[in-house]
Formats: sequence, structure tokens, C-alpha cells
Amino acid sequence: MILSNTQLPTIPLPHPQVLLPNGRISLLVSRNIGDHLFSLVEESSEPTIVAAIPIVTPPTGASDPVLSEYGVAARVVRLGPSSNSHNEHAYHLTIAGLVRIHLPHGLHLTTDQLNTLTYCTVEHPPSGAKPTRSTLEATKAAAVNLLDKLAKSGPRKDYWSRMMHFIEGIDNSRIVWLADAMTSAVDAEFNDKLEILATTDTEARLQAVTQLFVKLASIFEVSSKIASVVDESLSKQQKEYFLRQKLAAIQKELQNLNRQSKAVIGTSGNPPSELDDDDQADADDMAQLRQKIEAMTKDSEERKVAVSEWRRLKRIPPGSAENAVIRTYLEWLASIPWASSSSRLTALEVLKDRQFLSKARKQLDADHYGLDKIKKRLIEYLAIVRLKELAVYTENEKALVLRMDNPSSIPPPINRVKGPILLFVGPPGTGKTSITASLARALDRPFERISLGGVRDEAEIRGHRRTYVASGPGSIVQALKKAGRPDPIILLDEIDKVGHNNFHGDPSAALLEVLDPEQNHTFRDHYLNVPVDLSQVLFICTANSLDPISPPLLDRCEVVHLSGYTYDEKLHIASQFLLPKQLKANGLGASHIVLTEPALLQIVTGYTREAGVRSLERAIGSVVRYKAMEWAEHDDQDGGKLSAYEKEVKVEDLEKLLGIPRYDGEKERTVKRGVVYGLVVSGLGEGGVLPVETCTIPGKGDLRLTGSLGDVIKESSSLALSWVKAYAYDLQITSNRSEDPLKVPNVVDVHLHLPAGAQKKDGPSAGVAMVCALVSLFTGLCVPVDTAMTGEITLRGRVEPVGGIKEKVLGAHRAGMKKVILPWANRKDVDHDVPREIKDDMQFFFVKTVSEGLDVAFGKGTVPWRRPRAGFLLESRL
Ligand SMILES: Nc1ncnc2c1ncn2[C@@H]1O[C@H](COP(=O)(O)OP(=O)(O)OP(=O)(O)O)[C@@H](O)[C@H]1O
Repeated sequence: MILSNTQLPTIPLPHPQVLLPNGRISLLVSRNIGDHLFSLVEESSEPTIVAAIPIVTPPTGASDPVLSEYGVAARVVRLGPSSNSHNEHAYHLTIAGLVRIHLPHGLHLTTDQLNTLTYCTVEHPPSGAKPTRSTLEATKAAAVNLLDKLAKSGPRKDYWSRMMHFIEGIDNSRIVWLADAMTSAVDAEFNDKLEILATTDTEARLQAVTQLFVKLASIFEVSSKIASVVDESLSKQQKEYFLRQKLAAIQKELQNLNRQSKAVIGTSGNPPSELDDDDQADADDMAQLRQKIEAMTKDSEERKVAVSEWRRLKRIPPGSAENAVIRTYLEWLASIPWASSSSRLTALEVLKDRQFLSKARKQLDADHYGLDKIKKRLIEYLAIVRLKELAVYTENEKALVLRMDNPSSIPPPINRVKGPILLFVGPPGTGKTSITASLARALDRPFERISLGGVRDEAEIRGHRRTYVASGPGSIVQALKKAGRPDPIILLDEIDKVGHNNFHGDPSAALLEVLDPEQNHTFRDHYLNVPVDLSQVLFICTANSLDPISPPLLDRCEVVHLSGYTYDEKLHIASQFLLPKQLKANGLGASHIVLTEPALLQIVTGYTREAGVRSLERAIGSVVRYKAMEWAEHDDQDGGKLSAYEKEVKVEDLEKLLGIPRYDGEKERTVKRGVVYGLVVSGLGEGGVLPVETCTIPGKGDLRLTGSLGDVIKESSSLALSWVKAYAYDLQITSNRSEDPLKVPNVVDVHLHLPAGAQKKDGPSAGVAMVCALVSLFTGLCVPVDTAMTGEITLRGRVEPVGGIKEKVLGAHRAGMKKVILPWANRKDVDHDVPREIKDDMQFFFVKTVSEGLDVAFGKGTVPWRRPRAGFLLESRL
């Protein structure tokens, strides 16, 4: 019996534990409390009674715990060391609830006091009138009903069934005991248990217990029904969903735990990183995705697709493979800069500027020297884009006004500016790529480069269908995403090196759609599968040679030719652009190095031989790096005075800086019987000089050819030999018209070789050079080494025009040739294309016939014709 104002040692029950009379509870207590209880147990022969008070609100960092005003006087049943005695909770305590108690003054403990044994004043609360019979029976019935349900399904069926049989048999006097005992046993919520503990009036308590049992029974019924229904209908996917949800919850808990332990460690650990907060980042990404979809133009196809995919994404469990696929797709779809009226306005802002063209011209001039033809074409192009865009803009504005006046009117189609697709063709390093980048700067648009070299798979351009594992969009859509605007300048680099039809599809055919202004406003990437408007994109292609480009693709492009630079142009480019660029790249200023003009010329002529300026840039880079090193060394040694540092680079210094000159002009070539110099254009569009070498060897009167020659060039060589045989008597090679120079006086073979055997050669333009080489071989006359020639020959001895004249002439000039023999019909090419300084530096001879060519090559009057030539045109005797 508890008397008023009895003092009892207090055991605060950890939240959410509640002990009711007739219940039993086990808990861990601190060493301090345990030791005290131990001495109390030892001191008295009576059972030790404690006050078990539930904690209503557990302590948080700043606030103390809140304890209930009601509790239970409980008997200590067992007290022993816990299995983990190193722990601060060193004792294991079991107590059994006896009677309700009330704390008239309440109990306030600080967080620290929870681990010490304190005493509290308790009283026995009045239990009110006796409960009515109906209440007692209602409680019993509710208890039996609940136990019946628990005994039918759920865990511990046997236990509940035994308890039910026991309760069915007890009389009404024990129902009050039963109410507390069963409330302790069933899985009631903390608040319900606390309420029952605090209800001292028996009648009211039994009613509350009855309600609780009824509630628990119906919850159990509903949840077991749901469980059975769910169990039946759960598809594999849904099960996976539930499991993943659980997993996510567990992961979240673990993260929270980690975060808490990090907070305990204090600020000494790493600062919090945005990489830790996965959930937040994920939620932010989804919110952004949603915003982007909402920003898409209403009723557009991309928006419709995005909305339906978004809905699908919401239905599919997060973390599943399908979910990831849809999300990646949606992220791509949302990241494309879809063409809209606002994007058009941004582009218009630049074009509306009255100074636009002059500014663009200035920009192009500031970035590149020369290239007048290409710059002129680009400015023309910009002028057209500007005029058309502005016209379209006014037209569309008018249409908008019309539509607003009469909303039911059918809107006129939006006009598009269809510009030409420019194709820059020329040798490597001639500025094709960089002038396009400069154009982008002039237009203030993003610049993206797609390298098509070696692209064999159509999917690289158009993307893979979504059904493929790891599929993604093609390079065009990727470039558009990177640009972030629907109107960038996209450079399709090395279009001549794109693969043709093979078992991976035809990449060049995919380009046809991209480059067709009539079709490219509805370009379909296989991955996105939504039409993408490429009509605002400005495509520019580059190639080294036109031959490998498929004719339909070529047909869509407007070709702009770039040929190599002359020495003079190279000198300007080197001093105005390449040297400052290299100085900047290597952290030096103009005051650190002075590259004298003769030295620069020596680099251009002695160390590089190319149409473009790439090797030249590399060579200048080497010089600058060497000088930078020298400067730094002197700076170290002299203590910053640099008195010994020589900033001027002279011709004599170059050998030390760049090694021995690779090209030594004329000295490379020696005058030789049977050898003449022809002119060629390489596959990269670079012109050059190629010797035609011939010699006679013992044999059977045949012609032997070597040097990776194609069919056409082989035919040219037999044509040349036939011509020489036909005119052997006239040229005093034989003494009789019927003699074959390969059989008389000795039977020999003629071997004709074109050096650089690894490179394939073809084409008819070596005809003139071959005839000259054979005439030189048979007559013993030699062609001077500063004479080069090109031209196709016919059987009748005519010289026909050939292509690539500008490249060939520039190549001849680079090689130090002074005399060039060309077909008569190519005069206009020299007039138009060859720069003035080269024309001034070389002599050009235009010939109509082979015999004319021979006279120019060997020198007038040198070729030993049997009778003076009447006019230049010879009729074939064949
Ligand atoms: N006329 C020029 N004025 C100034 N710099 C130039 C000029 N021509 C070329 N260059 C420079 O030469 C370098 C090579 O040019 P770029 O890369 O544009 O060549 P390319 O013609 O595209 O070659 P490829 O055919 O190999 O792609 C760049 O650094 C460029 O700035």
C-alpha cells in the first residue's frame, strides 16, 4: 500500500516505454543507478519498490526531458550486469508493475540526472466508483475479439490463442486486472498506453481500454486484409518498388546517423559537401527538369513527348533500370535549346545593329591575314542573312498583328532563312577551321565543331534508337546541347573523311538531311525521335579534297577554295598572328623576343614546306620556347639583370634552335639525264614538285613502271612512250623511221619511276613531264632543275588542260622553281588565282603541243629536230 508523500527511488522509463500495473518491463540502467539499486536491494529483506515513470518527451540537445505525472510503483524482479558491461548502461533491470502512482509535485529531471538515482514523492491516486457490469463485459468482449483476431493470423498465434482461452474463463472481478495486463501485452501506441496509465478512475479507464481494443482489432483486420490483397496482386515490379522504398528509407536513416556522428565529431572533420546530400540534389534535379518541360513551347511535339514521358517516369519505381532510361531521355529532351521566338529575337539583336557588317569585317580581318576571297564570300553571306532575317522578322510581326486583330484567321507559316551551306576546301593548316570560329565571334553565336574524320557509323550522327543499351543522341544534337542556343555555328570538319555506305549505315547519307535547308527544320535524331529544327543553325563544312565527297552531299554545298599561302603571305601571318600567339601561349611579351625578318624567312623556306602554316606555327613555337628557357636561365643567373640575354633571333641562331634546315632549296636537285620535274597536288590539296625518273636497262624492249601508279597515270606513260617512239627519227634518236629506240642499237627496257613509292599516284597530268623525261633519256639532253611542268597529252601530241593549277604553282614556287610549263588552256587559272608576287617571281610558259613543251623545257633550238619545225602544232604520225 502506497501512502501519501511516500519517497520512492525513480526509474525514468526510456521513451516510448510505458509500464502498467501487472505488466513487466526490462531495461538497461546506468552504472550509477544500478549500484544504488544494488545497495538498496542488499540493505532490506523486503522487495525493493521503485517508481517507474515514463518519459513523455525525450531530451534534445538543449532541453531537458519531460516526465509523466503518473507512473507505476514497481517491484525490482531482477538486477544484474548487462552483457556489455563496458557500456555506460552497465545493469540490466527487470521490474514488475504493481499499482498506479501519482506525483503530486510532478518530476523535473535534467538530462544528466537521468543517469543518477533520484527520489520522488508519490501518492496513491483514488480509483473512483466501481465499474458497472456492462462496462466490465464490454471490456472482456473487446479483449476476446481482439485476441481472436490476433490468434488467427500474425505472429505468436499460439500465445494469443492461449491467452484468449484464459480470458474467456475469468470472472468479472478480474477484468480490471485484465485491462492493464492486456494493454501492456498488445502492441498499443505510446499515447494510448500513457492515457490508460493516467486514467485513475476505473470506469473511465475500462471504457478507454475497450475503445483501444476495438480500435486495434479493426486496424489489425484492415491491415491483414490489405496484406492478403497486396500479397495476391503484387507483381514483381511492385514488390521491387516496395523493397526499394524500404532500402531508400534504410539508406536515409544511415545517412542521418552518419550526419549525427559527424556533428558529434565536431567541426574538425571535412566541411559538409554538396556531394553528400544526394536526396536534396535529386529533388532539385527533378524540379529543374519539370521547369524545363514547362518552359517548352505549348503544343509543340517535344512538349507532348516530354509530358507523356514525365508521366511514365512518375509511374515507374525510382532506382529501376527503366526509370533511369526515361530520366536520361527526359534530361536530353529538356536540355536541347528548342527553337522559339525568343531565341530568334536574341539573334536579331546582333543583326539589327547598323554597323553589323563592318564590325564583322573587322573581326575577320583581326583574326586572319589575307584569305580575301573567303572573307568576301562570308561577308556576302552575312549580308544576306541579315537582310533576310530582318525581312522575315517584319513579316512575322505583321502576321502577329493580323492574328491578334482576327484571332480566328489562319496563321501564316513562319518563314525561315535558308542560307547556303558553305564548304571550305583546301590543304591542311590554311585557316578553314579558325576562320569559321572567327565568323562565330562576328555573329556573336556559339561555335561547335564536329569532327567527321573516321566516322563510319550513321548512328554517330543520328544517334542510337532508345531500345539500344547505353543509347544516346548523335553528334548534331550533342553539339546543339553544348551550344545552348538553337542558332549556333556548327563546323562539320573533315567532311571528306566521313565513311560511306557500309553495314553500319551510311553516315554521308545522314548528313544529306542535316545539310538540306528544305528538310533540316524537321531533323529526326534516332534517340530523341522528335523533330529538331536545325534551320537556324549555320553549317559550315571543311574538306581537304573534293574527290572523296559523295556527289549528292557536294551538291548541297557551295564550295569555297582555299589554296596554300605564298612565302610573302606566310611571313605576314607569322609576324602578325603566329608569333604573338606563341608568345602569349608561352608567357612572354613582344619585348622578350625579336624574330628578324631574314630569320623568319629562313624558317618559312628552310624548315617548313607546306601549303598551310601549321608546321610554321610549330617551328615558331619551338623558337619561342627555347628563348623562354634562355630568358629564365639568364634571369636566374644574373639576378634579374639579363645583360647577357640576346633577344634577337638571327638566321645564324636557327640551326642551334631548330636543327639543320630540312629543305635546302636548289641544292636538293641535280641536273640528270632522264629526270624532269612534274607538278602534283596531294590528296590533302597541297601542291608540290615530283621528279619523273627514267633509265634504260637490259631487257626485251618493254616499259616498266614503279611508284604506286594508278591506271590513268600508267596509260599516260605508255602514251608518252608511244609519242617518243613515233618521233624518235625526227628527234634524231634513231637513224631510220622504222627503228625502235628500245631495240636499236641494243634491246633495252625503259624503267619509269615516280619517287615516294608509298604514296598512290594517279591522274593524266604527268604526260608532258614523262615525254620530256623520255626524250632526255634517249637524246642525253637535260632539263634544268628549276623547270617544272604539268599537262595531259593526247596521242596526237596536243597538251590538254589540267586542274589544281594554283596549288601546283604555289608548290613549284615553294620548291624554288623559276620556270613552269603549263597547258595553254590553263592561262586563265594563272591570271585569276596566282598571286601577283608569285607571277613576278616565276616565268610561265603556256604550250599547246608536246613539241612546244620540249622546246621550252630543253631550251629553244636545243632539241635536235631533223628539220626546222613549221609552227608549233605537230600532227601525229601514228
Ligand atoms: N590567314 C591566316 N591568318 C592567321 N592565322 C592563320 C591563317 N591561316 C591559318 N592560320 C592559323 O593556322 C592554324 C591552323 O589553322 P586551321 O586549324 O584553321 O587549319 P585548317 O585549314 O582547318 O586545317 P585542317 O584542314 O587540317 O583542319 C591556326 O592556328 C590558325 O589561326
